[in-house]
Amino acid sequence: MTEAIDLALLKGTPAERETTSAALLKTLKTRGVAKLKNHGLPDELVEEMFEYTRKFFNLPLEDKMIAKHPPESTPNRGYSYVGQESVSSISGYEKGLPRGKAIRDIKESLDMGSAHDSLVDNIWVPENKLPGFRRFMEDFYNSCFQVELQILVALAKALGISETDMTTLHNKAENEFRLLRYPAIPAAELADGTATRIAEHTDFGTITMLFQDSVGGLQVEDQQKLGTFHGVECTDKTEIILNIGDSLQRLTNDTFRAACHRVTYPPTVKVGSDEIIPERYSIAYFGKPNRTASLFPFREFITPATPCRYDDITAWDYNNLRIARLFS
Ligand SMILES: O=C(O)CCC(=O)C(=O)O
Ligand SMILES: [Fe+2]
Repeated sequence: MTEAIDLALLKGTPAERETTSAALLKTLKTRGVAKLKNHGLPDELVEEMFEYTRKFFNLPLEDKMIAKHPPESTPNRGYSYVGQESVSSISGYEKGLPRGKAIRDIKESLDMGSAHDSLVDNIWVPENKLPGFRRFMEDFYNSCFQVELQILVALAKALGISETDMTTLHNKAENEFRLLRYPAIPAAELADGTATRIAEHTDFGTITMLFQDSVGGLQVEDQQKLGTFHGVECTDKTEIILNIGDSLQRLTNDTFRAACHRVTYPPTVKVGSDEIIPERYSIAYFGKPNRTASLFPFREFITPATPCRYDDITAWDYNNLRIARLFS
């Protein structure tokens, strides 16, 4: 994995801004993911985020179930217990592949959205179960949105499209935010391929900003050698791992390809051994277009050499198509 990109340079000289945007574009197009440092979220804030995440998942199951994710959801909100959601049903969606074989995800998660979402409320555990949690998460959500906008501006610049077009499409912060715990399990449980930590998939939104602890196991498909996955090791858990989602693939008419990723054995554990795979925590912020926005490709990407590949569909309709497959 290449060096982390210094996002503070987006506020530097014009030359620094240009070089940084270009580096982002190149890394995302070739590797599928980019690591970001100096992104503006203080280290202590990210550390606290992991601490709250750990505390949430360490609550008794009956407490977490007070905030239970409904059986179906548009959009995702609340706590999903181990086994409630498996993403293998959406593997290969944008590659046009048929539904893959069913693989169980051994993970639990808490999904949230904007505190000001007009469509749906967040689902919280009562304040006395985890004091300060709700307030912290709502603030963190807003801070991530600011970083998202900065990244979108940089990508627009590198792609040669209007920064305003890009930010206007995302200005409602109709995003999703997910805390994840992969419980400790014997490696043998993953040995026959019917279960994994999170199956191969692409994210639905525009960009995903991910934080992971130091356990490892995240892998991303090489954009130039499809079928080859590279490990994304954690060198510093305050770094953001950035990847492209399906909506940006559509908006850019395949100039960007959504990065397929999965979480499996960490490099320290031998496949099929009798070792225990340690628990792993991660935090994903899914930046998404406004629900009413069209995902029709930006005009700059439709040329005689690159005819339009996608229908005119709103972000909301597209999201629901994907979620329907996830829960069916
Ligand atoms: O846990 C991770 O590192 C990845 C999580 C993920 O890909 C997702 O929730 O969409
Ligand atoms: Fe993902």
